[in-house]
Amino acid sequence: MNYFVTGIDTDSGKTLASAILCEALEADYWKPVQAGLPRDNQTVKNLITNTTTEIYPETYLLKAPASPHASAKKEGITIQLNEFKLPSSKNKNLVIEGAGGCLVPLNDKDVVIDLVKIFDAQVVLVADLYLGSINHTLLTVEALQNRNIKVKGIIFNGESNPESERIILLKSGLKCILRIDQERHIHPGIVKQYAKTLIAHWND
Ligand SMILES: Nc1ncnc2c1ncn2[C@@H]1O[C@H](COP(=O)(O)OP(=O)(O)OP(=O)(O)O)[C@@H](O)[C@H]1O
Ligand SMILES: C[C@H](N)[C@H](N)CCCCCC(=O)O
Ligand SMILES: [Mg+2]
Repeated sequence: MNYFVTGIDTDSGKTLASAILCEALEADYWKPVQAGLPRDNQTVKNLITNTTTEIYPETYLLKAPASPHASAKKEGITIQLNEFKLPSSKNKNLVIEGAGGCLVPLNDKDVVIDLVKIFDAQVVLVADLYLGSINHTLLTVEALQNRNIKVKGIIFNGESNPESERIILLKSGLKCILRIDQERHIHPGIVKQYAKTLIAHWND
């Protein structure tokens, strides 16, 4: 299965969630479009400890930490959907991380979640719990549902906010597949611990 990790915004915790998913499922990892440093695939590599996960190179590795369409434009290139070739993964599962939120432009026409259909993936949505995140999460869910994209579930990230979580799950009809606390330091031990929790309920 291919899982596409999107978030309600940039910096929502997609890379951390992707590392946890890779560790839990012994899945391979791919970030098709990277805009700016550090490279998320390097972060994932540093956070996982299983020896099965393979990490594939980006299709577009862009310098500017900006929207991919803008970052590409700066380098005089246009991101083309037909350039994306799904890695031929030996593993059963592949985790694909988007860039920013789901309607972030790749070019003047296509947006990040257009990749979900091409890769025949299920979405894992990462929602961090800042004030304003209820609206951002429900807008994201609406955008996914309008495109008939299957969502495996939501990963809540950051300091717990039970009322926000309750209303998001009620209104979206989605389930929470993991809660990640606000951690003081992100390291492989933390990732392993969340991976165990995630896998214990993966097929619920
Ligand atoms: N639960 C958490 N506890 C502590 N730090 C966190 C937590 N979640 C994310 N972070 C930190 O916040 C920053 C942003 O997280 P992350 O890189 O996973 O976001 P992202 O959604 O992948 O961003 P991008 O759109 O750039 O890919 C990172 O430095 C990460 O280590
Ligand atoms: C640079 C950043 N870390 C991500 N790679 C790209 C975020 C794009 C956000 C675009 C936007 O929604 O305004
Ligand atoms: Mg990331």
